[in-house]
Amino acid sequence: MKRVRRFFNLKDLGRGKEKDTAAGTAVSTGSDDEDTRFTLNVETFSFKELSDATAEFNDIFLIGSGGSSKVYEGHLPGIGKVAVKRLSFDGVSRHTAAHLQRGFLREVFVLNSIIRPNIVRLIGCCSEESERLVYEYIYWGSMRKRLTG
Ligand SMILES: Nc1ncnc2c1ncn2[C@@H]1O[C@H](COP(=O)(O)OP(=O)(O)OP(=O)(O)O)[C@@H](O)[C@H]1O
Repeated sequence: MKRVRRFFNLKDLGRGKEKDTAAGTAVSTGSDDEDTRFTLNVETFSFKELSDATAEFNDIFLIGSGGSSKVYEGHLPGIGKVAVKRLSFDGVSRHTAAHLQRGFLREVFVLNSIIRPNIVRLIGCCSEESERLVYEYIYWGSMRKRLTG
């Protein structure tokens, strides 16, 4: 595990074309305008580290799924229990996939900008496939479950 900053561009997200840079992980929120890029300063994990942490994204570690993602419980050496989010665009059109990717990036942008006790912390991203992110593990489950009992 190493801490590096990486460059992401929305149009490359999902195709493995993002690049490491010395300056930082600049994430574009949707256009080629330089001003829309921001630095993502998180840990970087290899695909193997995340795969090992989740027994190759085994369904027994699946803890939830959202509109565009699956979330797995994982265990990372030196960090402990984490939630590994994997985007999945199975069965959706390219247009819908692009829309979901933008929403995902907005989530990353917001979480990267905020550190608050009640907001889940983004710990890291995958150095090889940017659709995989690592979050602190929340023991209380989803807000919906908390609200509906
Ligand atoms: N950090 C986490 N710790 C523990 N469980 C989590 C964590 N993040 C997500 N989950 C579980 O995975 C489920 C799916 O989460 P995800 O963030 O992908 O989708 P969502 O926010 O519920 O929906 P959407 O994708 O539409 O925004 C959650 O409902 C929750 O049960």
